[in-house]
Amino acid sequence: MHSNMEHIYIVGLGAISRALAVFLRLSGKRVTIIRGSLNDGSYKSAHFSARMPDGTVLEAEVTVAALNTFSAIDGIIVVASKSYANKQLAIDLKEKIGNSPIVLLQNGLGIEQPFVEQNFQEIYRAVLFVTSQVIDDATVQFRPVAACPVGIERGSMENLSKIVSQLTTPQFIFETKAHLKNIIWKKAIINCVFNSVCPLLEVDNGIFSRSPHAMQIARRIISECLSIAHHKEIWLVQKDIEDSLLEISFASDGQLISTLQDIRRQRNTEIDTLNLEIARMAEGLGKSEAVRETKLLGELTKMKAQICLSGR
Ligand SMILES: NC(=O)C1=CN([C@@H]2O[C@H](COP(=O)(O)OP(=O)(O)OC[C@H]3O[C@@H](n4cnc5c(N)ncnc54)[C@H](OP(=O)(O)O)[C@@H]3O)[C@@H](O)[C@H]2O)C=CC1
Ligand SMILES: CC(C)(CO)C(=O)C(=O)O
Repeated sequence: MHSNMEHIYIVGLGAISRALAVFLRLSGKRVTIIRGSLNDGSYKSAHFSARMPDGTVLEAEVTVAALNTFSAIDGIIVVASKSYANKQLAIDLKEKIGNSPIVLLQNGLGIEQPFVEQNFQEIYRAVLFVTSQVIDDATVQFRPVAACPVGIERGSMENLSKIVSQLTTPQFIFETKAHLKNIIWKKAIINCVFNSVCPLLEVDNGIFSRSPHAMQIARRIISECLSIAHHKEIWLVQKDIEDSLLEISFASDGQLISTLQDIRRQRNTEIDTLNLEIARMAEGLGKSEAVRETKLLGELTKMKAQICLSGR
């Protein structure tokens, strides 16, 4: 066992990290949030609240610190910052964390690659079936959908089990998963639908459970992405993905997808690791035509984000 799996460091002060930190603190765990994009020497205690689906509000004090306040970090490193920052993050963390295991919570395909390239010794990936939305600096609105599987990119089953038990709370449940690849793809395909259609329509996640027309569009995207998954020998079934998408849509009715939150806050989005990554894969296979709609939705989403960022 790693020397200090008792301390959990969560990278990125966002919707997911605030909720996770509150739940872990309330379970008596030692937690520190490390700022993802700020490296200003700050080290303070902050009060966060998570609004639950039944209206209850869970609150906790959490230490929030910049990475440059640590000379070394020893614990479980949970990455909940944006995936487009992983290249730089992998470089920055490499010199600080020694043999500490890293757990990636991010959506998308290939997001672990920067950590593999930097030769991190233990890399685990989680697939999140929860939604969290920032309401204000201190508050997030949290909705669990299902247990979140965690698997091994590099590491051991023994440590995976320990990590899962350390991260699991009654509100945010993780579970070990021996083979994660199919679920990563399944969630990425679901995200190709949510993270493009919802921002383009400026609508909440519940749209697919309310509108048969939106669900029709979802089916077309799922079918396109599945054809590429099959070329990669990922054997998923259309109906299973549709059912999961609908389950998430019901459970997160009223909740905004992260990409729409990003666009509204004039931030970069993760669409590059979703629709546009599948489009790149299709191109590599000589199958660009197979994902025309997925790619177009991805391009429009990217353009919308750029227009909001630049103001034109
Ligand atoms: N929100 C949700 O419901 C879900 C989110 N996810 C995934 O979880 C991950 C986190 O999502 P979420 O919490 O919503 O995201 P947020 O945008 O709320 O927070 C992400 C954090 O990433 C950090 N960050 C942003 N840009 C950079 C950068 N250029 N360099 C370093 N750090 C940066 C920021 O932290 P700081 O302010 O400390 O710099 C930011 O607050 C994403 O990959 C998302 O896809 C998955 C399922 C559901
Ligand atoms: C699809 C969804 C809503 C599920 O967790 C998600 O991944 C997100 O909000 O980014």
